Amino acid sequence: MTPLLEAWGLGRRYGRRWALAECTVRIPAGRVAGLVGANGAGKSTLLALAAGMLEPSAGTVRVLGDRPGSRLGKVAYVAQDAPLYAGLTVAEHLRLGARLNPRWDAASARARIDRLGLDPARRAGRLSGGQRAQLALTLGLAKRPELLILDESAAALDPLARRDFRATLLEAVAADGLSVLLASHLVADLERTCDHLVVLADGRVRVAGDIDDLLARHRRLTGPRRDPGTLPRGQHVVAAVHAARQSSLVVRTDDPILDPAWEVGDVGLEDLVIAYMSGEPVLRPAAGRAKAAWRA
Ligand SMILES: Nc1ncnc2c1ncn2[C@@H]1O[C@H](COP(=O)(O)OP(=O)(O)OP(=O)(O)O)[C@@H](O)[C@H]1O
Repeated sequence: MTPLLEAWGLGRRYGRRWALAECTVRIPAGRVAGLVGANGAGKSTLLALAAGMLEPSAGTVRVLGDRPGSRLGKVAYVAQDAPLYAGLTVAEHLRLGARLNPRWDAASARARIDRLGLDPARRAGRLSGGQRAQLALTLGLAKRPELLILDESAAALDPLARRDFRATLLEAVAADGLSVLLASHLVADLERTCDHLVVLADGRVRVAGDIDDLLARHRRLTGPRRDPGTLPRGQHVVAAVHAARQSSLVVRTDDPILDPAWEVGDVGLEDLVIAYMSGEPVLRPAAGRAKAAWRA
């Protein structure tokens, strides 16, 4: 099956600074893929490249097997700032959507606007930030795309609205086989919504894969203080925190942990994300005793 997104050595530069570099990633179709990373990690840049809103400075990207931007009816992109026409009303946005999109689902768009209690006669410029996000998301879903690209679109929604939106999204995934690529800082939301994860740090992909598979391949090891360099081959240290007598490591491995000195625990999604986001070696002096964390 054609992947939702495939990139080879993809990069985007602003002046001399790379916002995204050497990005090689393959996300299978039918996934709800979450893109996570610190502010400035390159998430919006990758999404804008996938949507055809930016040209790469290096490498190649294919979306649903084609050049970004060449399958306009099949891909819907909701940018971070809920792109709407401030002077047009809610109803006018729906009419415009119907005129521009051959697969437009007018009935579900109207039903969603009713359910949200948005006044059809209200101009977009007079809606609250969350209401604007709701309208932009409704327009994106009503296009009935094959791929929906969302750039932190749910961030402005209140918790109830986020739950409602998640349910709508997952219904569309189940009913229409919609693929989704979304950026979010809300790990709890990602956990409930996504089945695939891409972690970016400093413009580079740190890890990518199906979430179940990633969680199955990572372990937290806690035990007497130890140099991560002494671990067996096949146990790749992602993050390490050392206290005076104790080490706590997140390791990636396909092998069982046989060393009885370690207490072995599962790694949750938040731990995994933080471990990969923590990036290059950091030395963190802590009160009273020396602590260090670094990535192998
Ligand atoms: N138009 C631009 N001109 C110059 N630099 C830019 C531009 N857009 C983004 N950048 C830089 O590229 C890097 C990646 O930005 P990007 O917006 O992709 O990050 P992000 O992960 O989406 O961040 P956030 O979580 O804050 O939205 C940042 O260092 C940012 O300052």
